[in-house]
Amino acid sequence: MHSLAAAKTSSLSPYFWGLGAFFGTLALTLHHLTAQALHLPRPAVVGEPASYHWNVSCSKQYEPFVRGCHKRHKCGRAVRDAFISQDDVMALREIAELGMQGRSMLGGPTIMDINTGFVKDANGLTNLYRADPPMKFTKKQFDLYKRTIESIRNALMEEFELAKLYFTAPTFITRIIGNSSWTAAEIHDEYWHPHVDKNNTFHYDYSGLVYLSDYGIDFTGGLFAFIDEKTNHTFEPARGRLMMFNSGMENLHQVRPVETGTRYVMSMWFSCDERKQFKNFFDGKMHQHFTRDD
Ligand SMILES: O=C(O)CCC(=O)C(=O)O
Ligand SMILES: [Fe+2]
Repeated sequence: MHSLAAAKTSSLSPYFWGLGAFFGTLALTLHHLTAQALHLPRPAVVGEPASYHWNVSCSKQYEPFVRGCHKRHKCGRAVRDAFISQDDVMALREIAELGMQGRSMLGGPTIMDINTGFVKDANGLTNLYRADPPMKFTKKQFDLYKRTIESIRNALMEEFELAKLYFTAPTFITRIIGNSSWTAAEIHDEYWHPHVDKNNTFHYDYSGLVYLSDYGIDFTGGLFAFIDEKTNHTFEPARGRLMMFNSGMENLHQVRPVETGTRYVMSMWFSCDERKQFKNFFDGKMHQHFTRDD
């Protein structure tokens, strides 16, 4: 009995050792693979409509859970290149420049929301539609802005297989000017901090960013990075590139400091909460209320 057990053990042990070594190597490989940082460069061919999708485990932040919009198991990140045309990129940049004219060019961020009219930089907060004379965007400009938002909403619904999704507020175009001698006067200007969008604004469920400038050409620094447990994944902003992700804790991220040049991004957020739907007004008036609050 004893010897049989010993014989069994000795004949099985090479098998177990082999299995152990196999799974050990597999675990190491998987660890290596998951720990390996992804870096997505600017598209090699401008205008090429490439797309990428990564799955991540959903956080448990999506309460109250909205069926057809929130997901328990399918959270992720996605990128689409050449999502908007180079002409639309230029026209959106023109909107940003018009709204931000006269604002600080010394460095740091300026944010503008053409829906509410607010513009904010280190010098303070003003409203485009309350200025004298009030800022007037053309119908063509408002239509482009609306169309871009609607196409981001549709792309998110397609990418994450959603039955409903509402455009919400606040949303911005952000211009960041890189200047090594600039220092932030207040914490709000320190745009590089790792953050979770939903922790800043609870009704945000999906984030959609359209880049309006090219990393390495229009500016240096300013990479976008997802910060995961084992590693960071970096993405080079590129004109017309759309970045989409769930806004919760599964997607902790940061914008790295812009070193030189000017970086533009249109940042839009979408909610599963119908009460937080922001009507896509864009009529040159100052709107501050969610549709249901009006
Ligand atoms: O500009 C970017 O790449 C990201 C901006 C961002 O994370 C935010 O506005 O919450
Ligand atoms: Fe963010």
